[in-house]
Formats: sequence, C-alpha cells, structure tokens
Amino acid sequence: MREPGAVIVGAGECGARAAFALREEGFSGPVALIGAERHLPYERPPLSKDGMAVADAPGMKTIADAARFEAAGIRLMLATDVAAIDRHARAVVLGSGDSIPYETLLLSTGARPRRLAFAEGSRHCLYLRTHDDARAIAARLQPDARIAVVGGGFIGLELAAAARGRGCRVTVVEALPRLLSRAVPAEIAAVIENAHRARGVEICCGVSIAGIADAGEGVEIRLADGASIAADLCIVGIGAVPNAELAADAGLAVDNGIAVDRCLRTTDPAVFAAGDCCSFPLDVYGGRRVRLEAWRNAQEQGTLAARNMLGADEPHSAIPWFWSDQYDLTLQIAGLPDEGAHVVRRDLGGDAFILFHLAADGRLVAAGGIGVGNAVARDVRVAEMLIGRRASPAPEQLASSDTKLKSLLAA
Ligand SMILES: Cc1cc2nc3c(=O)[nH]c(=O)nc-3n(C[C@H](O)[C@H](O)[C@H](O)COP(=O)(O)OP(=O)(O)OC[C@H]3O[C@@H](n4cnc5c(N)ncnc54)[C@H](O)[C@@H]3O)c2cc1C
Repeated sequence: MREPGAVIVGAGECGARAAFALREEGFSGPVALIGAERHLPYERPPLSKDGMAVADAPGMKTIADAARFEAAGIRLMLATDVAAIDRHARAVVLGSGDSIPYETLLLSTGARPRRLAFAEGSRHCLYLRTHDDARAIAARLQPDARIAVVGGGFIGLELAAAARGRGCRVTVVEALPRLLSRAVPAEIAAVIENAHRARGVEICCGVSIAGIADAGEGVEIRLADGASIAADLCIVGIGAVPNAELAADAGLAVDNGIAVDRCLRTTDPAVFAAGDCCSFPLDVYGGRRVRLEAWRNAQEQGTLAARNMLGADEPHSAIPWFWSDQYDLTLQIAGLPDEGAHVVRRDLGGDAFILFHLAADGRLVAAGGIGVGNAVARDVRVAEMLIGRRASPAPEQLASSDTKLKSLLAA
C-alpha cells in the first residue's frame, strides 16, 4: 500500500472489528490490518472455556474468513510484526524494515500475560493468551494429570474448570486472601470457590510462591508457607500487561495502557488506540480512567475508533461489561463494583442472585450476578441500562422479586 489510508496494528477482536467498521462507515481508501499472529483474527474467550472441553480442543472461532476480508478490501497482513511508529513520516515500520504509510492509525495491540519470574526457564509452566498457547495447554490436560494453576483470576479459574472437565487433578494457588479479588465482590467469588471445591479442585488462598523448579517430567512449586505442590503442568494466570511499548517508544502518553481521550484519540490526533491496550476516561464514573480486558469492550471500541478515525468525534459511552463461564455457572458484571458504597441483593430463583452496587448518593453504579440459567444475563442487562441512565432505584425495589426489574426503567 503506497497511498496512505487507515492502518490498524493488532489483528485481534478490536482491530478486526475496526477494519470492517471502516468499510461499513463508507471509507473507500486503503485499509491495512497488521497482526503478529499467523492466524486469521479469532475469538479468545473460547480458549479457556468450552473450546477446551473437547478432545481436539481448542477449535478456532475466527471473526471472519479470509474471503470476507478480501471482499471488504481489507489488506490483511498476518505474521507481521510492527516494530515502530514513525509519527513524523506518518508510517509504521515493520520488523522486516518495510514501511506502511498511514493517514490515520489505530493501535489495537491488546495485552500479554504477566510473567512470573519464578517460572522463567521452566518447560512445564505455560501461559494462555493465544490459540497456540491454548493448544499447547490442551495437549497436556490428560486424565489424571496434576495441574497447578497459579492465580485465582478468571483465566486461571476457567482453565481449572476445563481441566477438571478433562479429568485432571487441579490445585489453584492464589496469593491474595480470596479468589477474583480484583473485580468480583466476595459474595460472588465465594459461589465460584464452592463450585470448584465441590468438583474436587483444591484451592489455596493467601499463599504466595517461593520458587518453581522443573523436576523430571514435571514441576515442583514451593509455597511461602513451606508446603510444595508437585505438578505435571503449571499454568500461570496472574493478569495481563498492555502492549503499549510501541506507543511509548513513539512518544505517545501511556498511563496503565496507551492513554486515550473520550474519543479514543491518543496524544497524537492521527493515532487512536482501543481495546485491551488502552486506558480511557469513563464519563459515567466522573471521567475515571480505566483499562478493560473485556471482549465486548474490544468490539465496541473497535467500532467507535473506526468512526472517529473518519472524523465522527463520538465519545465512548458504553458501560463496562464482562462475563465468565465456569462449569454450569454464568457470571456477569456490568459497571464497576468498587464505585459502590453499599450493596443490595436480589434472589433470582434457584441459587442465582444479583448484587446491585449503589453509590453513596443512591445511584446504581454496578451489578453483578451469578447462577445457572439465563436470569442473570437478563437482569444484568436491565441493570446495565439503569447504570447508563444514572438511575437511583429504590433499594427495596431492587431487592424485591415482586418488583419486575424492567419496570424500574420506566421510572
Ligand atoms: C483465554 C481468554 C479468555 C477470555 N475470556 C473472556 C470472557 O469470558 N469474557 C470477556 O469479556 N473477555 C474475555 N477475554 C478478554 C477478551 O478476549 C479480550 O478483551 C479481547 O481479546 C481484547 O481484544 P484486543 O483486540 O484489544 O486484543 P487482542 O485480542 O489481544 O489482540 C491484539 C493483537 O495485536 C497483536 N499485536 C500486538 N502487538 C503487535 C505488533 N507490534 N505488531 C503486530 N501485531 C501486534 C497481538 O499479537 C494480538 O493478536 C478473554 C481473553 C483470553 C485471553
């Protein structure tokens, strides 16, 4: 591509959505979508869930096939690493040394697993981010294999459930006093912990790692309390780090990810960033800057970034939303629970329930639900709309199953 057009670095969820959105918005100039992975853009959520549960797992759920990219006139450059951004020349420089000029640039470089220093050099410690990572892990989830999961966050726990589904013996080690402490209220985390324990997963919270060493065909994990765990495979899931170095090296502001404004613009008006790699201000929480690692956010921001690359100037206004599936349980969270000052619980039938988080002034700021079946999804969806409207529903109405949640939208 010699004529400058729209260039997107990072061919994941966000970048692929952005490329198609440029066309849907009527952009007819050149579009290049450049990605370091060799695969067509694909969905990551199945990599730790159902995709893992079948024998030849995981299959790949691509976002679109090659023919669709071609039909949309999107130049897909896979297995291609962008090494630098030359903002002066308005071009990205590939690892090969070639340059691709841009008129507008989107960075959708995602995130990578945070590394555990103790695990460096081990042949039996693996991380999960990509399809190739998932295949390497799946190949080792054999019946009766001893699997240690370091980190009691979403990816570690989903993998623990998948490994149990394949008949492995699973131990989860979490340094903090409880599971999922970063994003999930304790009452919901307890349900998840019980589900794992009920299926035979051993869970050790409040214990940090003191050392990891390969031992024969497995690995020995030494804990700070003096105990040790012998495993055939250790899966490390201790969070993710935004891929922001490209932006930082080009002199763009970085603040827990590539810093963008409400319209996803970086400190260079020709360069946008979106998805897991960026931090952005959320109007609904008074402009609080957040970085989300969430599938729907990556899609929404990809689409919005495309519109703004074409001059729309629309602010990001979506409410954060996240889901996780473990065994037969679905967890969904809308909004930011830590913005709440008090919590109201509503039972949804069976063991399902939803927690509403209200700010000190009574405004609904988040809702998180857990359970089997679709009541959780239905009610979290309504809560999301209430949060978006900055509603202050009466706590007794939120709590009472006699009040239809939807009726609060009319108030
Ligand atoms: C195993 C797993 C399970 C998940 N489950 C859920 C879930 O249940 N619910 C949920 O809401 N979210 C989930 N997520 C999160 C969700 O998948 C991410 O939020 C989403 O993929 C982010 O999309 P993205 O395009 O911003 O980044 P990514 O999908 O990470 O894509 C970024 C791409 O950019 C490429 N790249 C980076 N740097 C360069 C460079 N210099 N040159 C070229 N290419 C580059 C990377 O190789 C990568 O392919 C899960 C994530 C994982 C890993």
